[in-house]
Amino acid sequence: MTNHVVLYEPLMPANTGNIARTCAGTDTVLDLIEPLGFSLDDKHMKRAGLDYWDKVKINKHDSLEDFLATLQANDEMYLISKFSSKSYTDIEYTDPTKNYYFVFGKETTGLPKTFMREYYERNLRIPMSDHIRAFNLANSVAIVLFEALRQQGFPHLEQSHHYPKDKLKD
Ligand SMILES: C[S@@+](CC[C@H](N)C(=O)[O-])C[C@H]1O[C@@H](n2cnc3c(N)ncnc32)[C@H](O)[C@@H]1O
Repeated sequence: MTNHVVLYEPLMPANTGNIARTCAGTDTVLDLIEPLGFSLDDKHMKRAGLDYWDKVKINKHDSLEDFLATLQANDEMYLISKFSSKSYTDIEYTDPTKNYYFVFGKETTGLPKTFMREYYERNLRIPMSDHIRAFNLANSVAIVLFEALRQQGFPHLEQSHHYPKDKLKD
């Protein structure tokens, strides 16, 4: 089982840098669908991702169609969209034979309407108030990814760590 975060045409380098850091910390693959609004050498993106870049497995795809063509029959794809009325918490992400793909839209216009309609049943909403238009992209990724990881028992992740200078114990 592998979790994938898929970013559709991300525009803001700091968001992708933050998401790359989250992927590095959770053994999650990052799939980037072009065009990107920045270069992978962008200093804001590098800074947001700190020195974790070599810890992230990144797949780049020339287009949404190219990305979809890489999916295998047993892969599970979900589109993360505020337009759905099904919550991301209503799904079980625990089948060990499957890879889970969570597709997020671009910061300005989200996911393409035709794509969302084609996979209507696979759209999932993060509940929110009507005080804002949407959550920040990097926060949306963390919210959904950690629900999947929680259900999966945080596979391969350390539940505790020995720190030489432990602020709880020293
Ligand atoms: C800043 S939002 C884009 C807002 C855009 N106006 C739209 O129509 O979706 C960037 C991405 O974050 C995710 N997102 C933000 N808020 C969300 C919510 N409440 N439910 C599900 N996804 C959300 C979606 O993947 C969205 O495409």
